[in-house]
Amino acid sequence: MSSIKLKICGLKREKDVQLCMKLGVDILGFVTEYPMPVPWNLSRTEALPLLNIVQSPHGSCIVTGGTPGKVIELAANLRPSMVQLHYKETLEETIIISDALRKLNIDVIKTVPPVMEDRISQFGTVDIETIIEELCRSSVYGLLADSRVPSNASANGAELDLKFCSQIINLSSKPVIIAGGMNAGNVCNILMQTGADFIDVMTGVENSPGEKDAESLSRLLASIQPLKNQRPPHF
Ligand SMILES: O=C(O)c1ccccc1N[C@@H]1O[C@H](COP(=O)(O)O)[C@@H](O)[C@H]1O
Repeated sequence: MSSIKLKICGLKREKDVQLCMKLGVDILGFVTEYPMPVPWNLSRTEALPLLNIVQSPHGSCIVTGGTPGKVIELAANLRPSMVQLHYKETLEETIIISDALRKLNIDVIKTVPPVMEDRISQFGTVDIETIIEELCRSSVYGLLADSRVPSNASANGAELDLKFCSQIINLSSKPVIIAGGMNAGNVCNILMQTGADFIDVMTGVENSPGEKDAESLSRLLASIQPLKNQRPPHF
């Protein structure tokens, strides 16, 4: 493992979980009981055996959303290393969830909404600086800058907003993960332009939803390898 961290999301098959671990992916992501129909969604019964395969030094993450009660109960049952809140959770709800999950040693990642209306409804402001300040004061582990949002959750080709990512990276004292439309062909450029050191890729390494492609994944890892060696360890 090294200074640039890689999360691969939307895993649904045991063979892809094994492949990710073999190739050295840091965090393995499972969309679980997401509150909207998305092609990567797993029930908790489907997610549990896959989560159980993930072994240290690799971490696991469930991508979910909903009320604090629902998210805390789900995480307490599945015991991933991380929970990625990616629906409509407000700041208050995020704090309740991350405070509770901290006691279970589960880190929370909160998505910073790229859409203004979502920022207002979740944080009561459109101001990114205020949002980052609040999240950095809270017990969340890290922030996610993602172009995939609930309203385009099932779509392909959500393009990353480089300015938005860089802004969050520059303002945050906590780890920032960037996601959206990355693949072996564009990842190096994106890493260099944003200064990111934690990336999250889903559709860019798959043949169809939930079916990862070994060749694309290997090419992605090979593309980031030169940068992994250049960057100083960050966290
Ligand atoms: O995976 C989902 O179903 C999902 C639903 C709603 C919001 C985000 C979702 N996934 C996240 O999307 C990015 C990766 O996107 P890309 O396919 O690489 O462009 C990642 O953060 C997933 O966790």
